[in-house]
Amino acid sequence: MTENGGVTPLVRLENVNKHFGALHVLKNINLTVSRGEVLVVIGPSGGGKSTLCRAINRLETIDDGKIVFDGQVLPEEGKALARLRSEVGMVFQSFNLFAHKTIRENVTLGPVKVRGVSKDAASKRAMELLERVGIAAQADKYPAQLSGGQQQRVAIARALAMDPKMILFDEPTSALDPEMVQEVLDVMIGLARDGMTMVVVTHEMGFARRAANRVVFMADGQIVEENTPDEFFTNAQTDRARDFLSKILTH
Ligand SMILES: Nc1ncnc2c1ncn2[C@@H]1O[C@H](COP(=O)(O)OP(=O)(O)OP(=O)(O)O)[C@@H](O)[C@H]1O
Repeated sequence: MTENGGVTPLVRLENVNKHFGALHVLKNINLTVSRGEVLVVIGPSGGGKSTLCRAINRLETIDDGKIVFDGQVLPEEGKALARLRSEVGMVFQSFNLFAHKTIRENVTLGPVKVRGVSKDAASKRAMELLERVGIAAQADKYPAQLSGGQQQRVAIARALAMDPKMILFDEPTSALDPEMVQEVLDVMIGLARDGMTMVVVTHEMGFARRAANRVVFMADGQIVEENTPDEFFTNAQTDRARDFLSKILTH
C-alpha cells in the first residue's frame, strides 16, 4: 500500500509507547517521515524528543506499537536491526569521534568494518566527504586538535560515509560555542538541499525556518502539533506551542 500520494514513507511510527519506569515518555506516537523530508522536532526539555529520535533507530526499545523502516517492521535485534543501524546515520550533541584515530580514519572505519569496503576506497571517499563538509585540510589531525564545530562536521561526514537512507540529528549544535553553530547548520542545510532525509531535534529555529519541510512540536511525550514551519511559527494552534515559541523566540 502506498501513502502520501503514492510515495511510501521511509519511516512510520504507529501507536508507539515508551516508559522509563513510571514515566510515560512516548505517548501513543504516530508519525511518518517521507523520503527526502526534513522533519524538525522541537519542544520543551524532557518532552521526549531525544527518546523519539533514539527509538527510530532502536537505540531505545519501545513498549508497544510499531516502527516500520523502508517497508519493514523492525525487530528489536538481529540482522534487520543491524541493517537499520547501518542505514540510519546518527549525529549526537557530543560528537562521539574516536579520540585515537585521525579525522580521516574516523570517517573510513565504518564502511571498512560494516560494509566491507576496501581501505583505499573508503579512505578516498572519506576525503571527498571531508571536502564536502569543509574540513579536508584537517584530515590527518586528531579530534582533540579540532574545534567543536569542526568535530561535529567530521561526525556528519562519518554518518554520510555509510550512505545512509536518513540521518537523525539529536541537538547537533547544543554543545557548540555560539560562533560555531552556523558552520554546522550550513552543512546540514546543504544536506537538506541535496535531498537527504533528516530528523532533527534542535532549538535552532532559523534552521527550522530555512530547511524544514515540517515541524513537530513535542511536549509531555506527545506530538502536540505538526505543521509547515511557516504555519507553525506564525500561526501555532495550541497554547503550549505558542507559550514555548514566545519563550525561545524572545530568548
Ligand atoms: N535512560 C533513561 N532512563 C530514565 N529516564 C530517562 C532516560 N532517558 C530519558 N529519560 C527521561 O525521559 C524524559 C524524556 O527525555 P528526552 O531526553 O527524550 O527529552 P527531550 O525532549 O529530548 O529533552 P531535552 O531537550 O532536555 O534533551 C525526561 O524526563 C528524561 O529525564
